[in-house]
Amino acid sequence: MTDRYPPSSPPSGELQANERPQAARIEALIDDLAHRGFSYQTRFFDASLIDALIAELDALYEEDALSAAGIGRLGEHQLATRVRGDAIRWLDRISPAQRAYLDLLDGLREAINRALFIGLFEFEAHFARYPPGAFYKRHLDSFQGRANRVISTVTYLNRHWPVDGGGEMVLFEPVAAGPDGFDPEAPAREVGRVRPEAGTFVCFLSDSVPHEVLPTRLPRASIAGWFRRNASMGGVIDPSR
Ligand SMILES: O=C(O)CCC(=O)C(=O)O
Ligand SMILES: [Fe+2]
Repeated sequence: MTDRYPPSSPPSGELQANERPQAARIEALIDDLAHRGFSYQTRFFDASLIDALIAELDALYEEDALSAAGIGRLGEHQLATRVRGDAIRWLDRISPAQRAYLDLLDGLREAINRALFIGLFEFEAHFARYPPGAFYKRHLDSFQGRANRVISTVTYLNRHWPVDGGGEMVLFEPVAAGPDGFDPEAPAREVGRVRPEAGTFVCFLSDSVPHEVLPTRLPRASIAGWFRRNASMGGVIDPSR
């Protein structure tokens, strides 16, 4: 499991995956984030890295190394199963593929900080696997006032996702109100719908863009991650999970 992604460059044919150079992809992403609050692009990552991450999540699943996801920091698991049905594993830099992925996201973090003066401090991410029938109801990833998750990211790991595969991520018009103003049941205008195709990357403002995962028909693999602000206060380090 640990050494499937060679640290050397992938064969040049696989680099064709992205038509736009990386700098242009990052520039487009930052522009979207600043103006709309969200961004998504297909084939954002090199195919070889995506393949290595897919193989790693497959192996973790086979080894029974994923655990049921919670909601909130205390992991209220009973409530959680009615809201989300995925199983997760946090990335910990254990493999070349994880290190490559986290290094790329760290570069993105620095680019966003330079362009938008946000002061993103760190990145945390987990693999997620939704079994058939699973979903994640409409939610925000952080709440204003205690918003240490600033920008959410999702990278999809499903090759050849069929049009009727379900499992799309739906993005809704940003809300300004924070915890009291956000009602997950209220009507909301859809602003984007993303198929979880391998290599597609989505990011959005964690405290203002409601989103949901529609029920999936097939097993659905991804990496969800968050750029965080350092929210430690009074010498108490804010726990990340
Ligand atoms: O997998 C996705 O498309 C979104 C997952 C999500 O919203 C989350 O993990 O908070
Ligand atoms: Fe989310």
